Amino acid sequence: MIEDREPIRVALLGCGTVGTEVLRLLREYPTEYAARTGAPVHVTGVAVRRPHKHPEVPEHLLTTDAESLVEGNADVVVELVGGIEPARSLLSRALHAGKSVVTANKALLAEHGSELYAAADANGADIYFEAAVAGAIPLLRPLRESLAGDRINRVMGIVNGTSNYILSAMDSTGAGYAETLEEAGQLGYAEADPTADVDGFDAAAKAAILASLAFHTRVTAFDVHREGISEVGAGEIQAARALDRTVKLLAICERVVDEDGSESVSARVHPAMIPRDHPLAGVSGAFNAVFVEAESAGQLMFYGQGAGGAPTASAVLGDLVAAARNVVVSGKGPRESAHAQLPVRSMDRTPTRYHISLDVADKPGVLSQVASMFNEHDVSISVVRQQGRGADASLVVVTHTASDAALRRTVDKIAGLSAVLEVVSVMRVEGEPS
Ligand SMILES: NC(=O)c1ccc[n+]([C@@H]2O[C@H](COP(=O)([O-])OP(=O)(O)OC[C@H]3O[C@@H](n4cnc5c(N)ncnc54)[C@H](O)[C@@H]3O)[C@@H](O)[C@H]2O)c1
Ligand SMILES: N[C@@H](CCO)C(=O)O
Ligand code: NA
Repeated sequence: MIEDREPIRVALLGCGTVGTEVLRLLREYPTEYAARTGAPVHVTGVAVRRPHKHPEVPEHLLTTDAESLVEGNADVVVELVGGIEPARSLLSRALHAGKSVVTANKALLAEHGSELYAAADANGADIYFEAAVAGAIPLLRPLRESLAGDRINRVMGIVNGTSNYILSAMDSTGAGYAETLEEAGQLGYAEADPTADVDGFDAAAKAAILASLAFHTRVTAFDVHREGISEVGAGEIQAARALDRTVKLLAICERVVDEDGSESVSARVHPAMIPRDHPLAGVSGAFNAVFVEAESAGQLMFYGQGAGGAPTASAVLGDLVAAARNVVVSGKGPRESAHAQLPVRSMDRTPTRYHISLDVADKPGVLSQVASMFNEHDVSISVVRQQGRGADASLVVVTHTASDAALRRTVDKIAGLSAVLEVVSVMRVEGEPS
C-alpha cells in the first residue's frame, strides 16, 4: 500500500499568493499526490514571516525559522518566498544537504542559476522551476526535455501577466495605467514590488531562463536588454491601431547567425508593435503565450495562465511530484545544459525593425529630408505614410531590418531635423516578414 510507504517530507518556504494554493491543494488531494509520487507527500513545516496572518495553516506547521526548517528532515524544499536573499542561502543550504528544490523564483534563477545547478549536481539533488516562467504553462520542461533532441532558433512571447493586463486594458478600453496596475496587484499577478513587472525586470529574468534552456548557454538577467512599458502611452497605442497593430511587451530570445556562420544569442525585452492578426495580439489579461521555433519541430505555441495563485501552484505541484518521485525511485531530474556557450550579442548589434511616427512641418521636401537620413545610415524603408496638412501633418515610417544601433542613430538624427516638429512614437516592430 502506498499509504504505508515512507512519506516524502516537504518543507514549504513562503505562504503568500502561490504558497497558500500549493498548501491548499496538497491538503485537498493527498491520495492523488501519493499515487502519482509513489509515497505519501507530507508537509513538515511552513516558514512564514508573520504566523498570525496564516489562520489557514495548521499551527503546528508554522515557523518563522526557515533555516531550521531547511536543515530539518525534509526531502524536498519548496521555495515560494521570492527575491534573492534569503532565498539564495536557503536553497543553497538545502541543495548542499542533498535535498531537492522546487522554486518559482525567476529573479534568483536568472542571477544565480548556475550556482544552484552546480550545488544540485554535486549533491545528487534536483532543481525544478517550471513556475518561474509563464506560470501554469508547461514550457520549461518541454525546453529542457521534450525539445532536447532539436535545435531551437527562436523563443518569443508574452511572459509578464501584469504588464500584459495593463497594455490589454489600455488598448481595449483606454483605461489608465495606475488603476489597471492596482487591479493586477489585487488579482495576485503583480510582484511584491510591481516595478519588476512594469519595468521589464520580471520578463528579463524569464528571458534569461528561456535563452539559457533554448540555446544551452548561460544567459543571466544582466545579459538581457530590458525596456518596460512605462514609456507606452495613449500615443503609441493609437499609432499602432492606425497601422492595424497592437503593442505588447515581448521577450525575444534568438540565435543570430552572421554571414561567416558564427552564432550568438540575443535576449531582449521591450514593447513592440505586432500585427492585430498575429496570434500574440489576441493574448489578453494575465495570459501568457510563447512561440518556439525549432529546426525540426517547426513552430510551437504555448498558451495559458502565466500568473495567479492556483495556476502557478499547478506548475509548482507538477515539479513537486517529479522531485518527490525521483526521491522514491532514486532517480534524477535533468541537469544544467550549457555546453554550447554561445556569446551573448549586444542589443546594438541585434537586428530589429522600427516604427517611427513624426509630426512634421507641411513643407515640400520634408519626406526627402527624412528619407535621406535613413539612406545615410543604411536603413531601408518598408512603409511610408504621409497624412494631413498644415499643423496636423504627420509622417509614419516602418523600416526593414537593420542593427538596433543604426536605427537608434537614425531616429536621433531625424529628431534634429528642423522640419520635424515632434517624434510622436518610436517602437520596434515584430511578428511580420521583414
Ligand atoms: N503570484 C504569481 O502569479 C506568481 C507566478 C509565478 C511565479 N511567482 C513567483 O512565486 C514566488 C512567490 O510569489 P507570490 O506571488 O506568492 O509572493 P507573495 O509576496 O504573495 O508571497 C511571498 C511570501 O513569502 C513571505 N516571506 C518573505 N520572506 C520570508 C522569509 N524570510 N521566510 C518566510 N516567508 C517569507 C512573505 O511574507 C509572503 O507571504 C516569487 O518568486 C514569484 O516571483 C509568482
Ligand atoms: N508578476 C508576474 C507573475 C508571474 O511570474 C507576472 O505578472 O507575470
Ligand atoms: Na511554466
